[in-house]
Amino acid sequence: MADSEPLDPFESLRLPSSQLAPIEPDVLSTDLDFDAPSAATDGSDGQQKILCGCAFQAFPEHYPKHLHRLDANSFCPLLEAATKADNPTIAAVNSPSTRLEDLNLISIDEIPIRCSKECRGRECPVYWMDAHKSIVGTYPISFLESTRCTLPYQIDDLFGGPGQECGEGVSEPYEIVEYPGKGKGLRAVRDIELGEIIVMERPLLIVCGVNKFNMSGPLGGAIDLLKPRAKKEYLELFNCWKGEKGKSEIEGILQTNGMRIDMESWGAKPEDGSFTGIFPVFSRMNNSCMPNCQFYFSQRSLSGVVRAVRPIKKGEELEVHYLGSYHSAKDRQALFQSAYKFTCTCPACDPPSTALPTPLIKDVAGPYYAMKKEQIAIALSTEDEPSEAPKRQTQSSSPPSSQTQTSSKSTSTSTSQSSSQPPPESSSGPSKKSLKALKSLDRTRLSLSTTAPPTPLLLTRSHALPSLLHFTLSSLSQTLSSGLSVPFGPRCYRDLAYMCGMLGFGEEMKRWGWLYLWTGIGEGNWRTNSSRRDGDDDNLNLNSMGGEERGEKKMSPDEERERWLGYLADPKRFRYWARFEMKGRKWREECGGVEPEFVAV
Ligand SMILES: C[S@@+](CC[C@H](N)C(=O)[O-])C[C@H]1O[C@@H](n2cnc3c(N)ncnc32)[C@H](O)[C@@H]1O
Repeated sequence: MADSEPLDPFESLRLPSSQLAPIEPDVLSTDLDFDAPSAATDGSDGQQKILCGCAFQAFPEHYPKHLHRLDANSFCPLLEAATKADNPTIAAVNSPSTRLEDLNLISIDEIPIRCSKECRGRECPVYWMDAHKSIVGTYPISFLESTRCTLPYQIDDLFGGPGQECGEGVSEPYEIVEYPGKGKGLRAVRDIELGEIIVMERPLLIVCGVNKFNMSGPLGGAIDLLKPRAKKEYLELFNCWKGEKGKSEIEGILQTNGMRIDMESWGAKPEDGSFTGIFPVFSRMNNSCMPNCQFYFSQRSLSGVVRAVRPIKKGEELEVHYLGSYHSAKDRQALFQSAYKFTCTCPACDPPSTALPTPLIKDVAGPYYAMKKEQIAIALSTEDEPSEAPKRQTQSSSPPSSQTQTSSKSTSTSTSQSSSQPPPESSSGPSKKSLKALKSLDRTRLSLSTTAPPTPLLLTRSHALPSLLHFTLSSLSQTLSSGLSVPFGPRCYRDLAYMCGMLGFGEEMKRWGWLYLWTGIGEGNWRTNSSRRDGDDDNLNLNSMGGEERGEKKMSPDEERERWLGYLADPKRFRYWARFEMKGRKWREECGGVEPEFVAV
């Protein structure tokens, strides 16, 4: 009704139609005819919101048309931001509702990027705009278009591995080639150092709620509106679901190549569900359960990053591990088949084994991961002594969190903590103390080192299950990269929690032969599945840790959770771990006298 129409607070920002630049036909879909708007009820006042459910790419000269087409009010903030910018290369937007107040924008952020490769030293503002918070029952999609170059971050950000020079003539250390039986993949074109960044790229598209893949409508709208190059790249990606009934090509591509990413530092809330990014180069990487690379998403630079987790020789295939947590070989094959339609033939899987580590794994992983002290990755402080013992939370409803130590020594002293320790102030992120400790870390000590510190922060047996090592490094890098500037992400917690959970079981530890020590940063930041946004309990799924194969009674998710929390709250178990952590002799005893190789992080 006319009198309830909201006033347009951005009237003055609108460009008169005479100033509108013509729309480039190949930049935008010809008629901006998004797939039929989906309708959703917001549930509060019974009023139906019309959600376009699609993304659009906004160039300043096109805004008015989009605004007009979608809802002028909704996009004026973007317009305002973009028109102020000198060169607004991008706008990412999704699912506008019809009213500004309903839209409930959660963020408009700008990342200045300086680079001499594509934008020749100018700063290209990147705007990220997200409207998912208020959207119920639909699938917001965001995408961003900017210079692809993330080189400045490679040098400056993250955890200081060897970076590339920013400038002309920087060549990628890989090429994309065809691998028989696997399709395309990445091959190293030169030797690559441990820790080196191999790929760092922004996603073509970020999709929220991708666990529900039935989204061809909004997805189609978004893809139509990608820049031609990005659209081509998307459509050329592999679709292992081709021909699958009820699954469109674009959905199949999303499902084949989507990588779950954390977006909370961009304002995402647990209730927003999961986010998935599609990365043009990373999408070409094949799986190995003994990967030589790891992927993680750097929220700070909004980029997917692939790093070498061991030195890689020219000509080797560059591979990552697709699965997000530990699974036995049998489970892995089942998951690869169901999610990606392939059978893994990596050295950890072929010949297939039902449990890990098999002698095969041990033999093969050993050489790969026998990272000698001199070769080892990242040296953090060895000098920091704990100022006080870490506190542990004993509430059964949530794990210990938010306390930081500064050396492994502090872990051992932590056992003296009373079990009636009050819970830390917040479970949603690192405590102030943690952050302070993090920030006080000397950045230079985060750089690669050729000398292992005497007190390692991470230990692993030489034949540690590669995928676990992979996740350990992944968590570490995520934590380091995000922890210095933005809150820790749930996936980081999850992986930490998962690994620490493993430590609760001595048998498991002996069996798997690895020990995870997370001092200085991660201690106390354990989470349970309460941090998961999609209700998927895989971080607590002890069944999938081989329990079933060993004939143990299958636990219900609740039982698993209880067991898990029991571990976290049980000082004896904690002590057991702490002893392990501190005493190499004990460690060797428990590991059957095998001298471990240490990864010191
Ligand atoms: C994200 S894509 C990887 C790139 C893909 N090979 C391509 O051609 O673009 C995932 C698909 O690659 C194939 N793939 C990945 N790892 C594989 C492996 N270890 N063995 C066989 N096929 C694999 C599967 O078909 C899977 O569905």
